[in-house]
Amino acid sequence: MPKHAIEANFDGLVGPTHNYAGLSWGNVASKNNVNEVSNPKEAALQGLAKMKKLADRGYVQGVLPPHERPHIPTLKALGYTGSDASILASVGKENPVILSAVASASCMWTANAATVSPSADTHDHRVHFTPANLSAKFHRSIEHVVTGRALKSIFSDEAYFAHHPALPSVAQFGDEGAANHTRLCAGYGDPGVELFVYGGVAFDDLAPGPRRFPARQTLEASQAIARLHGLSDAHVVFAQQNPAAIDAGVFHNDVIAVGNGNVLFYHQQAFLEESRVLADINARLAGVELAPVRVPEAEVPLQDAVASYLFNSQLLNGPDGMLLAVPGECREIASVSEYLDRLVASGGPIRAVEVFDVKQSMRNGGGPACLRLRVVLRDDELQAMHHGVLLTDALYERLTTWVAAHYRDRLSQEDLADPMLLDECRHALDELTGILGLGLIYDFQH
Ligand SMILES: N=C(N)NCCC[C@H](NC(=O)CCC(=O)O)C(=O)O
Repeated sequence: MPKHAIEANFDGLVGPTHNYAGLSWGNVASKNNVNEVSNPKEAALQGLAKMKKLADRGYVQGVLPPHERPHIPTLKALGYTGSDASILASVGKENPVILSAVASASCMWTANAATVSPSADTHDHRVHFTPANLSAKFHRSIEHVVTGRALKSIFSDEAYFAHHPALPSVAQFGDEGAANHTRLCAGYGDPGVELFVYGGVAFDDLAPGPRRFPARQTLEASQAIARLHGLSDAHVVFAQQNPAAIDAGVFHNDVIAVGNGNVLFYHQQAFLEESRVLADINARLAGVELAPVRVPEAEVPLQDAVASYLFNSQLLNGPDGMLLAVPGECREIASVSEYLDRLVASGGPIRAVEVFDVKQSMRNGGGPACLRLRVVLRDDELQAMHHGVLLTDALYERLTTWVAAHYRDRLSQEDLADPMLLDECRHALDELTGILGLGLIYDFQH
């Protein structure tokens, strides 16, 4: 008899160094907004407002903390020496791109924090976590250590939760976490089908792949995660992303598809072998039929999907059918806005659309779905996790006050070398670990 379970969403709290450095080749928004002046305070408040709205609707909403940035230990590992201030001055002068990379607040996109398999799917009936190595981008490859510490601190009871280290940090095992992983199921507590979507095959020179932009996730990485999490072959599907979509700016699968329950909402161009993928999911799905919601190119051209981030939406169970939580940009692009109106009127599984303003994050290519990590939890697992990170009215008030006290409202690339910014960041994070009750997770606290 399957136990009752819910889906909790853990959003990344945007860090005090949120900036536009153009670090992600293949991510169109990141490149288009390079050198813009960012507003970290507004970014963090936009993220918190999204979390609050969803928590108010009854969804279990958690918070994952930002990381220490600029990350001085990485700069030391790259040969910079001296005081923190002199390290920042040298790298800012000699290698501003490296400074931007170690200052990025990119851990806010927690869809890339880890891959999570619910206990109903795993061999030992524990929830399994593997932080993503994010080896495709230097600025993101330094995230997994602190991500792993935060996840271990929140989900610490080994009777319920299993933590694996990130995969080897090389391109062949490039792993982008939940952004390339979707779970289809009848109820959350039932065994589901875990759909792993990869961009390329590392050890097969003849396999198809994108030509213009990099494929960040490999089949080999996806297979390794499935093995580590003890998923049975009968409940796993591997699917290749359409290389043409990657070349059009779909750097993660969650920019072109999102699933929830038995619904897979996706663009016609998402998968290389669309009908095989659907058939494989259907063959493995127990107790329910897959309900594909396929968006044709004729209704929403791929480039509009990428520009609006239509598919980077949160698809959530509602009291009355599913809710699609979309970024504001979806209402600014006519083809997408009109499509959404037709979708809701169609009588299909998606019954409502709600718009969220996450513009600060969107300018770096991060929509509502990038900002959250989904963790399916049975009632006893929810009880067993650390509750200090779950958003209540009081925590929301506490965090908005904390942001107001510590964050700047403008940040340029030049500001990243300012030693005061590092101090502000450490000070803020030290207080935050206290607010969230996380213990000492940062290098500067050790
Ligand atoms: N689709 C999901 N799940 N996540 C979006 C991640 C956006 C992130 N952008 C950046 O890292 C840009 C940072 C900069 O350019 O300053 C990335 O490309 O990895």
